[in-house]
Amino acid sequence: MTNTQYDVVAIGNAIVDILAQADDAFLAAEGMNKGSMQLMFSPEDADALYDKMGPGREISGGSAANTVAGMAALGDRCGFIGQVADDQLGQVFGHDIRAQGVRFDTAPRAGDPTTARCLIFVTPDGQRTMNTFLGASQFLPEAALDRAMIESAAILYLEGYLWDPEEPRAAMRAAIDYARGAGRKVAFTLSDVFCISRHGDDFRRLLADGLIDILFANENELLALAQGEDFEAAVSAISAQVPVLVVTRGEHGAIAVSNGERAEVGAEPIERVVDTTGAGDLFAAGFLHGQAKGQDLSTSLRTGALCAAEIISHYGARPEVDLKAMIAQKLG
Ligand SMILES: OC[C@H]1O[C@H](O)[C@H](O)[C@@H]1O
Repeated sequence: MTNTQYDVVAIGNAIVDILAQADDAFLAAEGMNKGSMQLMFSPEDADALYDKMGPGREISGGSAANTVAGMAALGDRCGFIGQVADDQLGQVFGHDIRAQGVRFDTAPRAGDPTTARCLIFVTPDGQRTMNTFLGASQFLPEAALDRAMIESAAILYLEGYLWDPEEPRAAMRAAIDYARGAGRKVAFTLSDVFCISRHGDDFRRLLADGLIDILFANENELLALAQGEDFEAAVSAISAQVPVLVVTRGEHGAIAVSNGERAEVGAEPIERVVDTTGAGDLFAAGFLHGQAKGQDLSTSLRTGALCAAEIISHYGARPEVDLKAMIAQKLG
């Protein structure tokens, strides 16, 4: 196997988030399922919902993009592949991810639709409820893959959200072949229960075919994938099919299981949960950073917990502190 030029290359939705405060009554009136992500299928729907938002904060997002931005902030070598449009939000997304130190070369797509945006309503308890207009991101073609970059990354990281639209799904399947052909690892995040309701059979097949090396899930996603209701039974069933399983459990911390070894970490205490957007993404950043550095499961989990704690202490899913210095100070 040749040397790597990247620790992680991710493929994901290229999204700019717009975050605003809202209360539970607003979510109920709009028929939103608190804590979930739902898709908006037309720009008109996105505009109509935006009109109802309070004052917003625009911050680049996208699940896998947040993860590589976090890893770059930890000092890792990262690349990102995702589709923006040739418009202002696309420029903002590209600027932010490159400014964080992530290589991002995917050419913008001309014409409609616009760059993806996610309208995020944050309730006083810090919970985030997301409404995504996927725009250009759902048209990521296989031709946009930088094969050499994928083959030279230790880990290819994929987000379940992007399994929904057809073109990126085909691109991700090709990327898995490139990565595995080069002897690299593939990491996958299940993203949301709705992704499993729509594509659970695909995800189970990827595991059965031995194509995933590191799987990230939260508790509900794990249960949906295992098609069961018992957490421990689901952990046993899924961990038997993947070399590394990571399950985040919100305020109850997280577990990782690898080759029969199990490690657990508690959630890092913080003064106030401001906004949970990106908590799982930054947990994945910390965990993958640990794995990239050859650290054990417990240290990788702890790094994930610390990064997640930082991200939920402010609005938005991109780090606001020097994560590398923070981890060095906390873990030595
Ligand atoms: O995981 C959080 C991310 O999911 C959505 O894709 C938003 O862009 C947000 O940044």
